[in-house]
Amino acid sequence: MTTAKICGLSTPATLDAAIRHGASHVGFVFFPASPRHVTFDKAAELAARVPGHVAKVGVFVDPEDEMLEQAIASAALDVLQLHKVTPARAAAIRARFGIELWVAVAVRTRGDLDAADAFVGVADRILYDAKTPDSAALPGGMGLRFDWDLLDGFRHPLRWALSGGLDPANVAEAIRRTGAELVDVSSGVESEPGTKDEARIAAFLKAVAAL
Ligand SMILES: O=C(O)c1ccccc1NCC(=O)[C@H](O)[C@H](O)COP(=O)(O)O
Repeated sequence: MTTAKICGLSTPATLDAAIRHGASHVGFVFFPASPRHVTFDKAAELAARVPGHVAKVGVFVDPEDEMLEQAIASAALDVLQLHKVTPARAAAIRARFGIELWVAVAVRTRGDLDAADAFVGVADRILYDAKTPDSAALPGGMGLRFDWDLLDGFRHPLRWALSGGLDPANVAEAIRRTGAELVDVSSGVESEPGTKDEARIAAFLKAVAAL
C-alpha cells in the first residue's frame, strides 16, 4: 500500500484536510525563501493538531543545528527531511538528534540517482525529487517532475519516496510506473504557490488510496 506526505502545510484548515483524507505524513517547511515557510510558533500551533498516527516532517535546506533544535522543540518533529546536505553533515545531524532522517536527492539524469549510495547508514529514506533550475533559491516545491523511467531497474540502496511534480491526475500513474511506497506532493495540491487547496488535497489522497 502506498502512503502519502502532503508537504508545505501552513494553515489549520488544510492541515486538517490532509489528516482527514488519510495522509501518512505532513510536512512543514523551515526555509525562509519558500512561499510555504512556517515560523516556529506557527509550526507549534499546527503540530498540536496532528494525531499520533500521522508523522510530522520538518523540511530543511542545509540547516544549522540551532534551526533544527528550535524546529524539533516547537513542532515535536518525527522526521527531518534534508535538502542540499552532504553525507558528512547528514551523519552529524543523525548523531546529534537521533531522529528519523530523510535526504532529498535531486534528479534530472540517471547518474543523479547514484548520490543516494553515499547516504547508506546515515539516512532512513531517500526522497527522489526533481532537480530545480536554481537549487540555491528553491531546491524543492516547484511542481517539476523528473523522468520516472530513470527509476526503471534501479537498485535502491535505501527505502525511498517519489516526489516532484505529482498531482491528483498523475499520481496513480506515477505509483504504477515506479512502485513507490510513499509519494510526496506540494505544488500539485495548491491553487497558487504556497496556498494549499483542500479539494486538491482530498483528490490526491483519494487517488493514492484507490490503488
Ligand atoms: O516546498 C518548498 O517550498 C521547499 C522549499 C525548500 C526545500 C524543499 C521544499 N519542498 C520539499 C518537498 O518535500 C516538496 O514536496 C517536493 O519538493 C515536491 O514539490 P512539488 O514538486 O511542488 O510537489
